[in-house]
Amino acid sequence: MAVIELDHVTKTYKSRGRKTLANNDVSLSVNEGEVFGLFGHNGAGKTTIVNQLLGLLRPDSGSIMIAGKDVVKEPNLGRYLCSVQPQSRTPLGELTPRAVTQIMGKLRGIDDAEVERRTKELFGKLDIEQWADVQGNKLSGGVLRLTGFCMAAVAPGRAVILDEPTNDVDPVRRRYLWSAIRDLTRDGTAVVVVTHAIREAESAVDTIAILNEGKVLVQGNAREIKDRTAGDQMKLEAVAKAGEEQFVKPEWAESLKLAEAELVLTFPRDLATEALRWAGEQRDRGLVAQYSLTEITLEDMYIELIGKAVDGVQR
Ligand SMILES: Nc1ncnc2c1ncn2[C@@H]1O[C@H](COP(=O)(O)OP(=O)(O)OP(=O)(O)O)[C@@H](O)[C@H]1O
Repeated sequence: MAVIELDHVTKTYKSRGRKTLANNDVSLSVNEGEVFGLFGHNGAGKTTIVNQLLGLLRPDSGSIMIAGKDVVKEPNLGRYLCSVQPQSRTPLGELTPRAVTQIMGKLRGIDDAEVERRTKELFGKLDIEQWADVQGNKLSGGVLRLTGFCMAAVAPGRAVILDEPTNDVDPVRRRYLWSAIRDLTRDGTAVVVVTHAIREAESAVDTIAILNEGKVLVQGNAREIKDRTAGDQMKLEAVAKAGEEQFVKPEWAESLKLAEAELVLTFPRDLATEALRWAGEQRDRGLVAQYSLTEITLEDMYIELIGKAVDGVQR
């Protein structure tokens, strides 16, 4: 069942006589128990969607329903039905992570014992207990960001919206964070993650939408979109030790690109043996250093789709 439904939402900003079409006929749907990745370039319109979900902005046209409630008609319901981690770091001043997380839990209406239990659970899961009682103005950016997540997760609404939750967070705690994000879905909460970290989001999201210039370029199950776009392709990545003139695209390859010493060839999956043999030969000739054969990633697919969209506009 859909928790979030945007139907033909259009939003234009007007400032100093200039109009910016931030969301152009956007329709999106996020189901119960789903982690939904919202991707797009800077200025694609992601935060504008978030602010409309929270009732902080009103669309020019279109409807926004959360858990069956019309948040365009009743904007305050957006903040009640969704808990949010904003893009900006949470400024705590002299308050501690434990204090702000507990305040947020109580504001969202859960009882003291449950607030305490959830706070302990989240801090343990993210391994930030050692900073739980340190004043916010003495904390690192990563811990502040994780505290922002705990504030959104302590008493989740029907949907939790996380705007760039992994920024500033170290690689180990990023893993803990993605696991905590998945935990949120267990009782049916829908989670929307706005992020540029597509590579690491790949294993954590169920469905995605890619925004380009305010429009939805593609939307649906992440795996299916990847299979549709990448087909049965794989890629060979290698560190090039020679210039472009030394590399000629082999006939088994569909593409060969060299940029900043990174050599990437794509090829059909059933030609992996040829690709490996070729890579070994290049290494023996001293033209490449280490190499690896990998699946096409969601990030590769994102770059390809955005590239096609830009080409389409330029043509
Ligand atoms: N208050 C505003 N007034 C005028 N234009 C705005 C305002 N807020 C955003 N915009 C413009 O609307 C467009 C969409 O902005 P938005 O912040 O939604 O993008 P985004 O996808 O969240 O970007 P980022 O990834 O950089 O955070 C951009 O062109 C931006 O410059």
